[in-house]
Amino acid sequence: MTDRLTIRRPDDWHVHLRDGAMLELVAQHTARQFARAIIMPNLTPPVTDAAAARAYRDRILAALPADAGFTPLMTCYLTDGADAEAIAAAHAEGVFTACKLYPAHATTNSAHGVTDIFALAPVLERMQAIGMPLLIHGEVTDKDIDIFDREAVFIERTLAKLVRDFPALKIVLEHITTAEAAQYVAEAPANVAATITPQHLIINRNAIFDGGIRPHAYCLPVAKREGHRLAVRKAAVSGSAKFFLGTDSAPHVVEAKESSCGCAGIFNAPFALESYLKVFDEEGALDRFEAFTSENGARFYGLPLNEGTVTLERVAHRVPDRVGDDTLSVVPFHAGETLGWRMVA
Ligand SMILES: NC(=O)N[C@@H](CC(=O)O)C(=O)O
Ligand SMILES: [Zn+2]
Ligand SMILES: [Zn+2]
Repeated sequence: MTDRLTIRRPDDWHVHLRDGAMLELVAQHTARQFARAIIMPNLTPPVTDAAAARAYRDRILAALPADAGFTPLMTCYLTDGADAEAIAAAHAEGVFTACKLYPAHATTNSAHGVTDIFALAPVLERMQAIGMPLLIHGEVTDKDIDIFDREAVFIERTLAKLVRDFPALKIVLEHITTAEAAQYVAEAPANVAATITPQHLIINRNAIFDGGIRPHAYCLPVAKREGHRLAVRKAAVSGSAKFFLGTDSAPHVVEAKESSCGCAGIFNAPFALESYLKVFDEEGALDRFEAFTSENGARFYGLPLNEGTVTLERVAHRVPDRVGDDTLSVVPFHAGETLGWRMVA
């Protein structure tokens, strides 16, 4: 039995670091485990231009020790007014790594999201020409569509057409949750990939209703039935270069989660690698862990692999009930549970 695993330093290709006091609380957890991370732009107001992205990147770096060795990769929140020229210029300067598409009203802070993605054709064409990835929260927002079907319907109605119209555009379908998404991405051309979160590998929708309503198991896209979890797990450990790590760590203060209208989002940053490793271990796929955590994403984005390593050991430890203090407190994924692996260096 393997009890110690050393891998190339990994990257998180989808994380919400928030701002202000929350940023101060959570950034260290991501920076401890990951060399780089794709920073989601859904602040209020969202990060839609280079000046805002530069300022946000500076706030992230200021929230970390000088020797953190962490690189935030910034993203542009697409709106109906997105400008191809400005986005391409910010990409050329190294300010924006990618653009993020939130269908309007699909998820947390997406009120300014895009109402018709095909109206942004000039932006998408430009992104395609310069090799800039489009990151998609892939859910339709039509209230007539059952919430558990919103991802599959998005693939059918929107993603398939995007891939046809922009055949060379790099597209990441973020936080996939369904068998349909896993299959679509696996069969799509090489320029279409997907991120997978720890929670969608570990919980199914029963976790949200386990003996009562469980707000800390609620995120978007919402966890699906067991067959979907198994399909997503299979994709993650398959060894396919199209699937890579993206935690979607999305902290909300405990009061915002435990509410009559609780926010969507799971804060998994403190033990993200341990969560993923539990899955790869259970699936007998330890030999495929490093590609998923530290290679596939970088290669897809066309970025160099990281130098350095991290080491995880097989040691049982209990995940705390809360992270933070009385003024700002977040419930982490796995709160109160015992995990079997721990990052030690
Ligand atoms: N995943 C979530 O449930 N929430 C994210 C937004 C998102 O990634 O959709 C958030 O910002 O809180
Ligand atoms: Zn999302
Ligand atoms: Zn997210």
